[in-house]
Amino acid sequence: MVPSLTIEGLSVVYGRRPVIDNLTLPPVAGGGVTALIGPNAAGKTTLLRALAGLVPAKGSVRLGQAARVGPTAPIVHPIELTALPISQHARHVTYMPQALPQRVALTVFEATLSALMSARSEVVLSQAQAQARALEVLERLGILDLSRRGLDELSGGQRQLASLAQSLVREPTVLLLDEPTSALDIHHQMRVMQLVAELARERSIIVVIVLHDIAQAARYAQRIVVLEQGLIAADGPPEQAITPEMLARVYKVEARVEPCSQGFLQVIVDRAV
Ligand SMILES: Nc1ncnc2c1ncn2[C@@H]1O[C@H](COP(=O)(O)OP(=O)(O)OP(=O)(O)O)[C@@H](O)[C@H]1O
Repeated sequence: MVPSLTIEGLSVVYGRRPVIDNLTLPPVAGGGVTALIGPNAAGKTTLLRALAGLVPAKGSVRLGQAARVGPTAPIVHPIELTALPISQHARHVTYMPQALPQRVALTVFEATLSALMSARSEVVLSQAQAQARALEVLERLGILDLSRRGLDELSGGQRQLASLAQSLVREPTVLLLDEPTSALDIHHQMRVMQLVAELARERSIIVVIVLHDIAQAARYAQRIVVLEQGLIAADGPPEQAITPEMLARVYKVEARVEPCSQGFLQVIVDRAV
């Protein structure tokens, strides 16, 4: 069985303006990465925040178990996430916001450990097990050398990595990441994306990640959802969703989509139209 997230008729309104408009998405299965892409102000962050229970939304977000991956697989034991109070919601869903975390007086290790302890309130982990788990995440992210540094003395990229460690260590059923590589150099972008994909696979986590880098999305995600003005403009595997037609229609650019020598899709933008 794999966890499965289904969204039906989801709407978010700010004032009188609908930002997410009656959005329905076939089940998102655990074990893979789904990239949410789209132009500025399309509603990507709002959708993640609605899935995290952080903005009022109408409609249904159900988390269940599926016997197999696929849009027609029956979902069993569904929980209606929109009906849960935020404290219970947070047991299933972890959201990493776009903004870098506040500069607080904790070390990177203490902040990671405290994120783990707050997530695992129902699971009994010994102090030694929790510490080992926190160190493992820091090591896999390549920031073990920062573990004793204060969060208030880190660079922007280092703070983003520390924030990622706090999200990843919780091993939620659903992990929502909002532009988690925006402050990172190319090495750390690749490292983070590889680790997120590995953890999704190893622990059957449902990962939904907002990215602006379309080539990065195509490389690491099995499924691409393109959002445009609160509606789904495309949804499918990278080679189906990322096409010159979609890029012209949604992003207003003239672009070519070509596989590189290693087979990953590349987007070559010729001009804005
Ligand atoms: N708290 C808010 N109150 C009112 N309007 C909001 C609020 N947050 C976002 N919006 C509006 O909702 C729309 C979608 O914003 P959102 O941040 O979800 O877009 P996005 O796709 O994540 O954009 P970007 O790629 O620029 O980060 C925008 O028009 C934005 O101005």
